Amino acid sequence: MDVFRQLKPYFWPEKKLFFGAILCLAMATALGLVYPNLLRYLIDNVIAKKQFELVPKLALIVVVVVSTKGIFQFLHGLCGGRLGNRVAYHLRNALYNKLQYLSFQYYDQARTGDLMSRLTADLEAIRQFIGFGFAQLLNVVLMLVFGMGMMFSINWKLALLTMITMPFLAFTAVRFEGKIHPAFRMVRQSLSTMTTAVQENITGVRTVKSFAREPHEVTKFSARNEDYKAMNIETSGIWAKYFPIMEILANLSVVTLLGAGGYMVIQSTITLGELVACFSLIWYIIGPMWGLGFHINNFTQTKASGEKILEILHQYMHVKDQQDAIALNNNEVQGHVRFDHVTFAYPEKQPALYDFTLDAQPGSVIGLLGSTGSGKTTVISLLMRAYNVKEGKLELDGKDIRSLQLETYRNQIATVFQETFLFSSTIRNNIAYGRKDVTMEEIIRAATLSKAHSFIMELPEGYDTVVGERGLGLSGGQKQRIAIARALLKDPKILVLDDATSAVDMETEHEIQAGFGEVMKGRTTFIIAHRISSLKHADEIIVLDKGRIVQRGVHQDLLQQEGLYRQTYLIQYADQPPKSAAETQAAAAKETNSETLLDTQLHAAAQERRLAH
Ligand SMILES: Nc1ncnc2c1ncn2[C@@H]1O[C@H](COP(=O)(O)OP(=O)(O)OP(=O)(O)O)[C@@H](O)[C@H]1O
Repeated sequence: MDVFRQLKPYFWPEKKLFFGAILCLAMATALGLVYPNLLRYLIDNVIAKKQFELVPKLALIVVVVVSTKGIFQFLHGLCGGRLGNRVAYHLRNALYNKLQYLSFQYYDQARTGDLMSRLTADLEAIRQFIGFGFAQLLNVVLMLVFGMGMMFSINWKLALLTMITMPFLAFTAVRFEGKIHPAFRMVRQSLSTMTTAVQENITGVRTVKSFAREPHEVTKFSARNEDYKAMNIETSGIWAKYFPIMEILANLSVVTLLGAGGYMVIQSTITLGELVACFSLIWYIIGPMWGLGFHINNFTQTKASGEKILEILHQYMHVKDQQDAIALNNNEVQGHVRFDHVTFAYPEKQPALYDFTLDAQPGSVIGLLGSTGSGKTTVISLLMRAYNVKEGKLELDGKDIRSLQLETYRNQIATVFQETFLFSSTIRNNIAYGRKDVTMEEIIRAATLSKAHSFIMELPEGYDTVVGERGLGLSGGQKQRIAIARALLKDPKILVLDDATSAVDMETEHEIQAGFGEVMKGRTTFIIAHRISSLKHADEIIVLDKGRIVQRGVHQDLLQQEGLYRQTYLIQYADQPPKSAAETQAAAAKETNSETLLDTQLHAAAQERRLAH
């Protein structure tokens, strides 16, 4: 019941409907009790006493009772339907809301298929139970109480005899509940594992096909399907074992009633009408007992579903606003970012970043270079406050970012991720995603700067072209350019380019960077890149290796030093393994000579920034 107590905030606001549904069902049940009494009256007072003139009156009473019962059943359906759907609506909103604010740490481990099954199948189970199941369960109790009460009032001895098997029935039902609940939980878990497999397969269909791994996927799915089947068979095994026992026990009480009741009628201890009334009432007791299995099953399933939904709703939010969080004013933010001896480890892992220190002045450009897994993206994740910094400090304009309001803080940052995600909507909406009020001119300007405008105009419907799920139908470079336009349009104080130009050719990268030169003015920019060409104009380049800063400085200085930067440079520009500083200088000279006009412009902009600082 704890699950339902915790779900109370979602159904309690609809308590009028909740009680309305219960009351209407109780009324319909109570009216049902009129039949056995009518039967008794018909046999004992009308047929036995030959008062046939009472038949039309009795018939009229039946019509009135049936109609009133029908009205109450209709009202029960109406209230239950509304109640279930409203509760599901509140819960769906709460779940979606929670999912929006759950931290990156949660999503690092969450499985989409599992989340989807909680949002659909589990929510549906709750909708059904709160709307109808709960009232029906209560109704079972009412039927038992009313039915037994009436039987005892007719003849307590006969009632007592008939009830002999009922404790065994109740015992079996409780045992059944104890077995079926864990079994249902396993079924649900197995279903969500299977759903995850399907969802991952659909998302990764290109990878599957390119590796010709269809048979492997089929086998993988079959194993999960097998598991789901086994769980269901096990559950139905429990059902098959207990249900007949309950049925036999229930029918034994009918036999007892007819045997003992018949004897009593012969002995004239009770009238025939009373026996017929009891025979009719026993179904009032057996009916709910038979249905007990179904109701218990429904109840336990809903409990399991409720647990899964509550698990999301109670999920700890690792990153959230402090009580007195400071709201940032867009016009006052400078963009001064400071990492102060930050050491960070992902849960249950070795640190991904050791003693990271950086002072990025407003408007400066910081380049991050390093081999894969060296911690570059981690720096950006911490900057975005995807994870909380526990060792060391991260400040924006001198304020610890943990003291800032998350929404207003993240509003200062626009990130172009390594993997571009586009929503299945128009290109226009995708570019405008980060902003509420935006004009078409602004969208076109951002797209022009990111070199996306010309290819967008070549599409049949231009900016109104609907891109498929995750941008299907566009090339990697095209998607990246749209993502860059989206970031530029946000007009952020801090711009993060996480390998943002990796999917475009060198020429386009140069062009985009020239655009950046313009938009980077006045913004603190972090560039992660594997290509030296993307970083060389940065005010400070930080070279990371296994989470530690191994080199830092400007391009020219780093070229003079032995180390990872020069090695990377030589591999990229001289197309040969690193040899000596003299050779590096020669290669640098060669590169300088071949610098394009755009490079010269960017170089000048960097110099200007340095002088300004
Ligand atoms: N969400 C995460 N959960 C756990 N560990 C992670 C997570 N993200 C990164 N790591 C680990 O942290 C280390 C640094 O990863 P990070 O993504 O910062 O490297 P990177 O330099 O950006 O690499 P790449 O150039 O390949 O993107 C790696 O060992 C990686 O396995």
